[in-house]
Amino acid sequence: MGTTRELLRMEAVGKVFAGGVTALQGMDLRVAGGEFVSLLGPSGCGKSTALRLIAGLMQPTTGKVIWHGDHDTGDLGVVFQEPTLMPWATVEQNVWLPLRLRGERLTESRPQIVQALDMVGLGSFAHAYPRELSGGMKMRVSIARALVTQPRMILMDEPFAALDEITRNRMNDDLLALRDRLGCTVIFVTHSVFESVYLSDRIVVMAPRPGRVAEEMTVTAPMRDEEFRTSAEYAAQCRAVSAALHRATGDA
Ligand SMILES: Nc1ncnc2c1ncn2[C@@H]1O[C@H](COP(=O)(O)OP(=O)(O)OP(=O)(O)O)[C@@H](O)[C@H]1O
Repeated sequence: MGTTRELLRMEAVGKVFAGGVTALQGMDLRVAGGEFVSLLGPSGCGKSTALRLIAGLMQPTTGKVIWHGDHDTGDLGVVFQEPTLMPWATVEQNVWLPLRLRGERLTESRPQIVQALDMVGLGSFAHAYPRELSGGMKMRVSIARALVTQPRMILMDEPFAALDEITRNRMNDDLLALRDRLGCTVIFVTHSVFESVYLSDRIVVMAPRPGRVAEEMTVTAPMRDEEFRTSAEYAAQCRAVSAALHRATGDA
């Protein structure tokens, strides 16, 4: 963690979907290695589209997504809002999926699967089925699946939006601990001002119609813990980000 070398750059990226919706226009973004960057904006401002373009799941209509250094898909882990687990497969088999797609057998993959499950606190649930798990546990499995290839960057699209507040706060803390341990870069999509301020080094506030970057804000926090979550400093930064969001949506 803590490097400042640029890892990824979006340059004047535009995306027009078939049917004519301009989801993004002239989007510029730079992400440095080890950074935790949140994309924050109202529904429909193109956050998920930006994430999918970064993931290489779709191509921009205009502009470029530039990766520095060697880069392949194993360098990226992606977590979506829904855990998207295979219900007929065990936790272990679900986490194995990215390795299986690379042609690796379950027996060979087991040490990596055990490590990924241990990292999300589900070491003893390898043989459970998704239906036996709570919402938070399913999301942990989804995170373990994204981590199993030991990616340099994790892309997360509102992963905790469906969870209750206590579980969500706990998952936020666990995610920060994981990020510290792995030193990976995170790009995190959220609607939540509170979540973005708690988690991020930098918040990219997006404006809608067409989607683009409106403002960027750096978060300062001595530690990310319960003391920070209840501090005047946290509340002040939430207010500033909230005001930026109102400016971006045009209702300041
Ligand atoms: N595959 C698609 N085909 C056509 N239009 C699309 C497609 N995907 C997204 N859009 C449109 O592009 C715009 C941006 O969508 P996107 O999902 O990126 O926004 P978002 O900020 O992530 O929204 P939300 O927070 O609601 O998930 C929206 O108007 C959406 O309807």
